[in-house]
Amino acid sequence: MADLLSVRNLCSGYGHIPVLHDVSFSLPREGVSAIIGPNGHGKTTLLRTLSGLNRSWSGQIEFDGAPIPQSVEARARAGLVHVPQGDQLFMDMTVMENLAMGAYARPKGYDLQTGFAEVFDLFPRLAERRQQRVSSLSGGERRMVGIGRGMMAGGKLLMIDEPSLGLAPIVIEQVYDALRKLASTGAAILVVEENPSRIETVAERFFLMDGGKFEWTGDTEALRNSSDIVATYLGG
Ligand SMILES: Nc1ncnc2c1ncn2[C@@H]1O[C@H](COP(=O)(O)OP(=O)(O)OP(=O)(O)O)[C@@H](O)[C@H]1O
Repeated sequence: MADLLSVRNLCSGYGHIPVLHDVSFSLPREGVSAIIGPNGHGKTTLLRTLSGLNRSWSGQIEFDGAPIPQSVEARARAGLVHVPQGDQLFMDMTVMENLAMGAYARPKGYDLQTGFAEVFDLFPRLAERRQQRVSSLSGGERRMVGIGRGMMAGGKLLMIDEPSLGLAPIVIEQVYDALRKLASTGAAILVVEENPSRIETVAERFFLMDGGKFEWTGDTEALRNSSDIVATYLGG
């Protein structure tokens, strides 16, 4: 089957400063892939360029067998869903209201209850807090709302920027367990994660970004056998 996402020679940056240099990769229609690598080397910029929040300078992106549409909204409607770093939730709104916002690109008549049920199945803790304002949730619960809001879009690829950011190790485990469970239903997920040891047992393919390029790509076994690569780029 054709790849879900195919990126060729993608370049992007800020102002006149280039960040991404000829990034090429592809993703299949299922499973968890991870972009790993040190901070400040372009992982977030890549996700933002894929979702259309940043303009691509050159290169091609194909999604679901067709050239990707231009606007952020059209990309979301095509099924490319971006869960940004830092959650970016509506703090004065409840859990359910935040989740409902994620379904904005769904066709008219979509029954929100179906989406809520999927999210609450994955994150039962959110079901208990469904009427609570997001401002009163813990950091881990907010992260769950952010991922749940992305799920509500019903996309074909869920791109999640650093789901572990700022969370305690035990909460990181809970979030990654949920992503594992979501992937087992056949979802395609692309995660940005600085620390490969956190994602090693969740993802099945890894792209190591350094200096705005992929310096190494491999599966879980290759990653485990590449301690030299990890030490060189990630310091341990
Ligand atoms: N809005 C912006 N304006 C100008 N430069 C930016 C902007 N956002 C990011 N950059 C620069 O682009 C480069 C790549 O940043 P990016 O956030 O993509 O890296 P990253 O690998 O995701 O790191 P982190 O995990 O810390 O976000 C960095 O040099 C950063 O300073």
